[in-house]
Amino acid sequence: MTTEIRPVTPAEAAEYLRVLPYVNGFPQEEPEPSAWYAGSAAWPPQVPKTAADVDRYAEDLHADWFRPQAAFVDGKIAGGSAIVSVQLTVPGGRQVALGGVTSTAVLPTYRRRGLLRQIMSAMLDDCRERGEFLAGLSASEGTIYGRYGFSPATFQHRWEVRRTDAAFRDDFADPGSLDLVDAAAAAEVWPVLHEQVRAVRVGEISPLPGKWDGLGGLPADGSGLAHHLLHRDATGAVDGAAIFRLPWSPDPAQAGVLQVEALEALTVDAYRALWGLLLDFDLTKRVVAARRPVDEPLRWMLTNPRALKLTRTRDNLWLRILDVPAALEARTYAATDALVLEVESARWLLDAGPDGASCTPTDRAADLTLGANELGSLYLGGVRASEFACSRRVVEHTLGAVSRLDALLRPDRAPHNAVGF
Ligand SMILES: CC(=O)SCCNC(=O)CCNC(=O)[C@H](O)C(C)(C)COP(=O)(O)OP(=O)(O)OC[C@H]1O[C@@H](n2cnc3c(N)ncnc32)[C@H](O)[C@@H]1OP(=O)(O)O
Repeated sequence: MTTEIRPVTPAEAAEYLRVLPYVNGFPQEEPEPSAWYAGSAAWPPQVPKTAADVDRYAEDLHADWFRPQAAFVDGKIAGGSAIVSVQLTVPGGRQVALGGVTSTAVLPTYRRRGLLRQIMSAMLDDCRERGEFLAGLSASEGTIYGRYGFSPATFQHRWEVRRTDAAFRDDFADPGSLDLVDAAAAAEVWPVLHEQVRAVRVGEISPLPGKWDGLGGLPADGSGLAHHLLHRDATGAVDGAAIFRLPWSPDPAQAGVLQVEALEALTVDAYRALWGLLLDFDLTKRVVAARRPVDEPLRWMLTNPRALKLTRTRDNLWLRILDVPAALEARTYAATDALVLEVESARWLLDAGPDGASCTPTDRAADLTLGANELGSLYLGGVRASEFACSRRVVEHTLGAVSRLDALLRPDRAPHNAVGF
């Protein structure tokens, strides 16, 4: 039996697609929001359904943002995965290249023989060769990707608020205005808004080509039409938007639910105005919002902070640091300090401050020892070094070094990505 790991050619698209239906481990705790995730127009699709899908996939195999690798066993594809080229916003605002691992599957008849290990090794080598010092993914299962150095770096909340509990603390006079628009108008707004949001939101990802195509009028998958709400400032410029649904249900427990698929705002006024309307919507009993940031400001706008009930926390973006100095020099820091970090037996002097950092090899004694996984979780500031120290995963050699690393990495806001890949 021979095994070859190599990129997939466009002529092999149809065969490559045979493995994708087996990406069936993804937890679907959240219904896929039809509009935000662009419904059946979303690309690449989890499972291509039609001959046209196969043709389009074949076309994308020519595109340099889509880099599939497959394991060919005796000449036939037995498993595959792909890297998509996206950008990630890191602390300080730089948007850096991220190799996004997606659509990973090995045919059930070929599992646990090391095919994913070989595919992953080829994909991460490819990232390094292209100068991508970060790789990322969303994990179907928490047990798979730690062994390759990935670790959760951003998290998401699902929450709900009962309408009767949703009183705001302030009397808000909106200096702008709200507008319900059709999907075509929303499809013009979202790409621009998302670019503005991701310029300042650490952890946000650039959209894949075609990301917004599905906003153009697709009804939701049986769970209610997507409604598009915009907020404009006093000059008429759009500074916020939301997508929500009002699914009908024969089950009284599920009736009267307003589902928020997406909500982004550039200003506090826009944020307050959008939630103000959604939380007091006639004929609804409660609002459910998924894929929300873990530091949602809405809680602190309500008279009763308990009214916003968390119903789920999940990890979202997992990061793998492929080049420690390049990654640490790409971001800025919340304090000025110098620490020697030992990461996987290499020692680095991180001399960091609000304007950036240098990270150079050193023979000095380490202040802290940690692994690539821990660094992946710490990198955007979504997990603190002290949490890892308490779990014996970051070892402190110099008293106070854990607190000093936490001070350096402290984020202004929790890292968050509403857009995935
Ligand atoms: C980013 C994404 O695309 S997430 C989607 C991931 N895909 C899926 O969940 C689809 C269903 N699962 C599959 O297709 C396969 O099981 C895969 C792709 C997850 C793994 O492929 P395989 O070729 O079987 O993995 P491989 O044999 O290389 O395993 C490497 C190691 O990971 C372990 N491993 C692989 N899958 C799992 C799992 N689901 N749970 C726990 N451990 C696992 C193996 O035991 C092995 O461990 P070892 O190095 O200690 O021996």
